[in-house]
Amino acid sequence: MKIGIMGGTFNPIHLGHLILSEYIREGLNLDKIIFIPTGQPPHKDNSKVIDALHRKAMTELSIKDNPYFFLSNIELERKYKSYTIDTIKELKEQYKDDTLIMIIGTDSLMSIESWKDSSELLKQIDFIVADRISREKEDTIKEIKRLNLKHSIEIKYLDIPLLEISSTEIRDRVRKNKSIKYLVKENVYKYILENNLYKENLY
Ligand SMILES: Nc1ncnc2c1ncn2[C@@H]1O[C@H](COP(=O)(O)OP(=O)(O)OP(=O)(O)O)[C@@H](O)[C@H]1O
Ligand SMILES: O=C(O)c1ccc[n+]([C@@H]2O[C@H](COP(=O)([O-])O)[C@@H](O)[C@H]2O)c1
Repeated sequence: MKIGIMGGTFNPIHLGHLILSEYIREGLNLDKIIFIPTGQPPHKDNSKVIDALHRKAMTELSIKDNPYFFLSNIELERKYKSYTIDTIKELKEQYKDDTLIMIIGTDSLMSIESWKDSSELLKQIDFIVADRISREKEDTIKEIKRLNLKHSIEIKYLDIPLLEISSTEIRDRVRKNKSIKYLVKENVYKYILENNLYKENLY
């Protein structure tokens, strides 16, 4: 099987994540995609990220109507920071006979060399990159070429329709009492309102 791995803080998960994942699933003919909410995001101030239980619940609500989408608790259950290299090593043990492909946006690509054991990680698993409007396409292609050459790897790139939604924008809009309808799935929209998420300036 070909399995996509979609990791993220998902604070909250939004349509950008879902559309990106669905295009990549189709474009690469993946058998499934495993969504992995980070427990303790390595590069974000953990005290500023909403409780993992809420992020997990919103991820579940977002993917439940897609038979190709699954959720893994692998990082949520870990007591230390969610380093991707640890996750990939565990998953490769679990899915010995399958091909794993890590899905990332361009912002993640640009910082990937600062990730834990990045040289090893880049060799351990294939990567597919999706663009974000905030980045110039040429910069993305240039960075992919540089990383490919430096690490003797082949990072894939998929040109997908750009949907510049970010979790940051969603949290800002909630705090300003602006609408987030259509930026997240309807059930997540309700979940955020019902649980009064992101009202405080903490997240
Ligand atoms: N609209 C989008 N288009 C393409 N990739 C995206 C988009 N939003 C997020 N991603 C990618 O999804 C992964 C997880 O993203 P994350 O959960 O940090 O969301 P985010 O919207 O970037 O959050 P924040 O605004 O809080 O930083 C990252 O690799 C990121 O690059
Ligand atoms: O392993 C690392 O050092 C590392 C550093 C930063 C981010 N990541 C992973 O990259 C994915 C997207 O991260 P983020 O912070 O944009 O939500 C998510 O799966 C993180 O665990 C991983």
